Amino acid sequence: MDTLVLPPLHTASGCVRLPGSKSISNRMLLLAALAEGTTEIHDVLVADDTQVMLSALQKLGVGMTAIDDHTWRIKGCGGDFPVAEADLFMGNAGTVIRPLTAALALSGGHYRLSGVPRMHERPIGDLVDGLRQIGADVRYTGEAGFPPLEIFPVTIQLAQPIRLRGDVSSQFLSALLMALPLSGQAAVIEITTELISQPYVEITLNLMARFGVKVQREGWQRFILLAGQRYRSPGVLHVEGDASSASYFLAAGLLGGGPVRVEGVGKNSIQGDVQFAYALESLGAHIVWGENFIEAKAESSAAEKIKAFDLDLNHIPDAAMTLAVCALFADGRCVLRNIGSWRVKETDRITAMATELRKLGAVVETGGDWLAISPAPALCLPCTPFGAPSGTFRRNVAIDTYDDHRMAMCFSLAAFAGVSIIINDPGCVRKTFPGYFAALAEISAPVIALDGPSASGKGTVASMVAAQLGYHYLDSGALYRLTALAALRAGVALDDAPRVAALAAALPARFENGRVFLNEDDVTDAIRTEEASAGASRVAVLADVRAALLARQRAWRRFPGLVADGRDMGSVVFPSATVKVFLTASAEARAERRYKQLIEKGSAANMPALLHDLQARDERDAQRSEAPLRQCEDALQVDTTLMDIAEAVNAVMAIVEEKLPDAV
Ligand SMILES: Nc1ncnc2c1ncn2[C@@H]1O[C@H](COP(=O)(O)OP(=O)(O)O)[C@@H](O)[C@H]1O
Ligand SMILES: Nc1ccn([C@@H]2O[C@H](COP(=O)(O)OP(=O)(O)O)[C@@H](O)[C@H]2O)c(=O)n1
Repeated sequence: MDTLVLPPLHTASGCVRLPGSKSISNRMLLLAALAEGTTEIHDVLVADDTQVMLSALQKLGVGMTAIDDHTWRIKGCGGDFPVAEADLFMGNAGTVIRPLTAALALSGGHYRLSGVPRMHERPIGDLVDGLRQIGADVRYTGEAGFPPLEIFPVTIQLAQPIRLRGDVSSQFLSALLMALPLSGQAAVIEITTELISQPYVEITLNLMARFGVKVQREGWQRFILLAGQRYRSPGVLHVEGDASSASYFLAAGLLGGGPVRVEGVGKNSIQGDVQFAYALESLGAHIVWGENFIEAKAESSAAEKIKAFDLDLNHIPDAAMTLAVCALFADGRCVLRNIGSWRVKETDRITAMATELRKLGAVVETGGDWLAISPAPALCLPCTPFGAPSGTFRRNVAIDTYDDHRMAMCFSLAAFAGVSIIINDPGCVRKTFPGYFAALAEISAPVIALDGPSASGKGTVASMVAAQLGYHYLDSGALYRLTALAALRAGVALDDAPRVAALAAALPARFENGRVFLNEDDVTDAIRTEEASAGASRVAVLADVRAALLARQRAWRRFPGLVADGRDMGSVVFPSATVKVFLTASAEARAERRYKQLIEKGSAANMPALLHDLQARDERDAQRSEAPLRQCEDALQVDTTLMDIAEAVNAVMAIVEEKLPDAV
């Protein structure tokens, strides 16, 4: 089995662009297929659960064109699926099997729906009962009440209200609501129990309205659809970022100090899970709401634990899992109430959560629909961004994930206790967020930033420190050198900001085993010529070029950590770096190093000319307005004038040992 070892995490800050919402993507795809007209949907989530929906619709003969990875053009079939008989595989996607069962039951075809073994343990009986009341012929081919299912053509009769339970999954109601307009008849649904997860039903109603179908709602008990309503394409739609996925990063903003910003959801989101931010506020987070972002940070920088909580979380069952892991950091017993739906999700999440939290040392009590978590006294830690020791929180615990993406994602936050955590089968996040761990690393993986002037030894020291720690190594100067080389080769003037920036943005660069490639061309030596060096410092003054290279540099921040060298690693690219070192040496010592380097390579070298070039480049780097070379206030200086390489490495390692003791 694959495992991922997460390093101890201490701080989190930065910005995450969220993947598209699963709930919205799958609803929009289905409604577009059921509508008249063509719909273009942008920012569709690319993950297992949306792939299940796309494959099913494709198999049903719906006309679909991928414009790019995240954009689909769907030619609606008005509910008449061109393929009237099919076997459809539903994976473990609840947001696919429930609505498709209802839509297909009303569509007049013959279909078989099955999924992975866990899908065959997830109830669907209430929905089938609802459909049978209107004459649908849906049969169980395995155990009664559960998939797999077989659907036969019938005539639908909507004379009586449909009576439906709402206390197992709100998806049954959403599924019926989305399917009923296909009958063209008036319909009434009466909910016979408490309706759980109401915000998800609101998403359904909101999206149906965008496709032209209005539902009248009397409280959460009665839903009325007037006769003759049909879905009509609204044209172009955009999927919001996934609010459930946002919860991990917002929680990281609290546990790791923050601020952490998630982009793609905001104050006008139609997803109920944005309300997670209010829950987090009650734990001590400071939240900022924007039009298209939410930001979280720890309220205070004084050492303190997060506040214990006792919350009814019925409205945010998915994001609530994130709170269960936050409870490890609380100052007392935390209770999560009204979360019975956890029992029938990807796994029995109440049992799974309790089992894994106990492995970390927490005392956990469970009930039918609740969970209480008391961090063991040793677990009651001050928040780690404030320098607290990691106490006796159990380290290197292997967390089982039960093929449940949310188990993997929320337990990654336990690493903020300052201990390493092992995530078993981390690939299960592909269900909704294939890039999750890369995104988490970009805001939280430890960074050692080494800045300084040319030939101070940054590259040599940084790569050796990275090798000792097993960290990744970013030579940011190489990106500026590559940009200059690409411009020189393309005949683009080095001061032509828009064109050089365009080259930087699309740089086909690869770093492999210490070699640097532009496309297939090994340019390791070509970027080190004096022409490329001077060119690099010329393109580096251009703000557009620096902006174009920013995201590319930040993407190097990966687990278990990164050593980055350059001019602005600590000031601009990784301002939250845990270790910041300013490496320097006298101009004469540096010129002499370059001289030796060139002679060793067999190149011609002239000491006075080298010293002059080096000083000119230092001057340009220090005087430019964009990210000038200078020592950050929070950087420690290491002057290597009188040090050899080993001494310089030791000097930096001593700083790392002090600031990042668990890395060494
Ligand atoms: N402390 C040092 N003492 C002597 N030579 C050094 C030292 N640090 C680096 N060098 C040598 O100086 C040259 C330039 O070092 P490099 O790491 O490329 O500097 P930078 O990345 O800061 O430009 C290399 O040949 C390297 O081996
Ligand atoms: N983070 C960085 C790294 C390099 N650079 C620019 O890119 C040039 C080459 O960087 P480098 O680190 O490879 O240069 P050396 O220090 O090896 O001489 C520098 O002179 C800077 O002008 C930058 O502006 N910002």
